Amino acid sequence: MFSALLSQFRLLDILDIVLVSIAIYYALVWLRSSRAGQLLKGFAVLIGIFIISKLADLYTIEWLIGQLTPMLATLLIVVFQPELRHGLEKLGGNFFAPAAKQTADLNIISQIVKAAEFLAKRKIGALIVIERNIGLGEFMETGIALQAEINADLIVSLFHKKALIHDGALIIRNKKIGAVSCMLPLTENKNLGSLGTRHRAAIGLSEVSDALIIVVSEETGYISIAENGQLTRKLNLQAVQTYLLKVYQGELTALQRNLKKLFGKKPPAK
Ligand SMILES: Nc1ncnc2c1ncn2[C@@H]1O[C@H](COP(=O)(O)OP(=O)(O)OP(=O)(O)O)[C@@H](O)[C@H]1O
Repeated sequence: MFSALLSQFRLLDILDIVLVSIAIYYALVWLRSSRAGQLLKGFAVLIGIFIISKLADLYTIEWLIGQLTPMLATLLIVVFQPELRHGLEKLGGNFFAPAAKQTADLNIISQIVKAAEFLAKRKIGALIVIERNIGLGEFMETGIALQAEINADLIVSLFHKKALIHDGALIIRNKKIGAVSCMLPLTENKNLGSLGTRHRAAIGLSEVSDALIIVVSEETGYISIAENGQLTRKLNLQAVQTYLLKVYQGELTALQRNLKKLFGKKPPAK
């Protein structure tokens, strides 16, 4: 029987299996990083009720769920519109972007690290976002546009408590400070303990984009980095530099980043 099966096996079947596996892999990554996991539990309950009502001949419940199903499909598209959009953007980015192969710019990296060191030592809260393949235009529009060279002193000044524009995030685009005072989306993750809004905004943006976000805590002076929905806390300057090298050299491929997200650790509570 096995040899009969083998004789019918075509090369195209391998492609078929590979494509389905990739689709399942991305669906799992998406489920883990979005609100879909929670919603799926709700659906599982509904399907459970539907099966029970069918088995027990509870016609009214069965009829009601049957009527609601088309509405739920529309509702799903509306509720997950941001995720679907970002998912498609990611797909386009992964296939068509030049794999984030940016030339390593050691000066930019050293300016950002220098700024993070200064801010952390003096406990000046900061959110520094580095845009990658997914455009952050909608978040930049919430702040003040700039076209400034990346310079440690400038970054520190922009986050200085006396600066009127110190609130919100600074976004780096194309090796320039593109905007400051930007509002980022807060994560809806309920398992973050007492983590404040600055850190939640960093995680939130990393869930809907491929940006790297550096957070300096005003309370503790700790430096953290959010990437792919994960927050890594209490980083030393060497670690920050390593993350930045990865961004500017495009060292991690999209697949590696997603694998890290799928099997990576949950962010620790504050
Ligand atoms: N959605 C957001 N987008 C960008 N920045 C935000 C957002 N929400 C809050 N912030 C920034 O975070 C600051 C408040 O930080 P908060 O103390 O609530 O968070 P935290 O994570 O505990 O940070 P810290 O450890 O620095 O105190 C705000 O003043 C603002 O600058």
